[in-house]
Amino acid sequence: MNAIETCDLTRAFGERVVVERLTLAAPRGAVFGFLGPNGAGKTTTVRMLAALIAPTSGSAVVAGYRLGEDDQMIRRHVGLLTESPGLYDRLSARQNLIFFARLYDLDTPRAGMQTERYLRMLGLWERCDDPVGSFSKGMRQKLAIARALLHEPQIIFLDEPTAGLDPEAARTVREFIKELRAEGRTIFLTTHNLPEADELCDLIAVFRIRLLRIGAPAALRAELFGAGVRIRIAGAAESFMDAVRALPFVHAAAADGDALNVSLDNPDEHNPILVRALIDAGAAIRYVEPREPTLEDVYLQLVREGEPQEQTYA
Ligand SMILES: Nc1ncnc2c1ncn2[C@@H]1O[C@H](COP(=O)(O)OP(=O)(O)OP(=O)(O)O)[C@@H](O)[C@H]1O
Repeated sequence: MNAIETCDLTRAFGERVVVERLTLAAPRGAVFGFLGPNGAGKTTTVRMLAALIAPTSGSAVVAGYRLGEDDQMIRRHVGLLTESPGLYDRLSARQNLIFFARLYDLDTPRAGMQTERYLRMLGLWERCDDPVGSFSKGMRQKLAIARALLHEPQIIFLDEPTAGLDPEAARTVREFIKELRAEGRTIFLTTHNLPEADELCDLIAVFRIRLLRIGAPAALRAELFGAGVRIRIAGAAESFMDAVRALPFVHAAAADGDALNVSLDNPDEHNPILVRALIDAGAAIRYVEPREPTLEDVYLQLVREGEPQEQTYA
């Protein structure tokens, strides 16, 4: 069962298409990573899926409700953390949350209970009566996350939840995201922090106006890079790049200081040939080790491949 399904979802601002024919499915209970460079259309997609702006064309079903037909129900069943959450600086953390809980139609006792629950869960209870204007960026971000959860949504859109947080605050937020998943909720996460996406996400979509690729992090690595080997040599690796690239089984090769990172089909068969070719070319080999590409490698490759031409909506 999918929490979110889209089909050819498209949004243009004037002539400019910023999301084009996006088709994807986010399974219920998964952390779904939505990655893409600045201006890729991620926030626009989130705003469409949270029924805040209408698509230009295409369709989506969110939490079982059809976008454009049941938008009120979608808004009730999703929680949204935006890049700039509006909190009231002069109100305390508790007053802020109670105010927003009432907007979600929670009655007074439940608004109080939910406020306490999330302030405690996010480690803000000690400061619950302090004005939000006195909070650090990390505390404000946690409060904004609490605000998105007060009505217990099954689907939570988190737009860059750890941006600008110190490592400890970012870790608290990541642990919290794992707790939400353990409760069976679906998290739609946009982030520029690729190790974070790798740690948290069950599925990752790489997106730049159009969907470039979708898959589990490990599957994306394998699909794009196949097997890899890292060879450390004495001296600069760059001068041996031609010898490596000339080998027919090499998919990609990059020099990184004294290391050559090489993607190839079959390490058992090809490593000995690669090593011999390097020795013949005069390389002094220090180490040969298996190489696991990072999600950053995968992401950069996909985003470069997906470099857009200027587009307009027809
Ligand atoms: N209301 C709007 N009117 C006109 N253009 C808009 C509007 N909202 C977004 N855009 C444009 O749509 C494009 C995608 O913006 P969006 O904020 O969705 O990207 P993003 O992937 O979230 O970027 P970032 O990672 O920088 O937050 C940008 O070129 C932006 O200028």
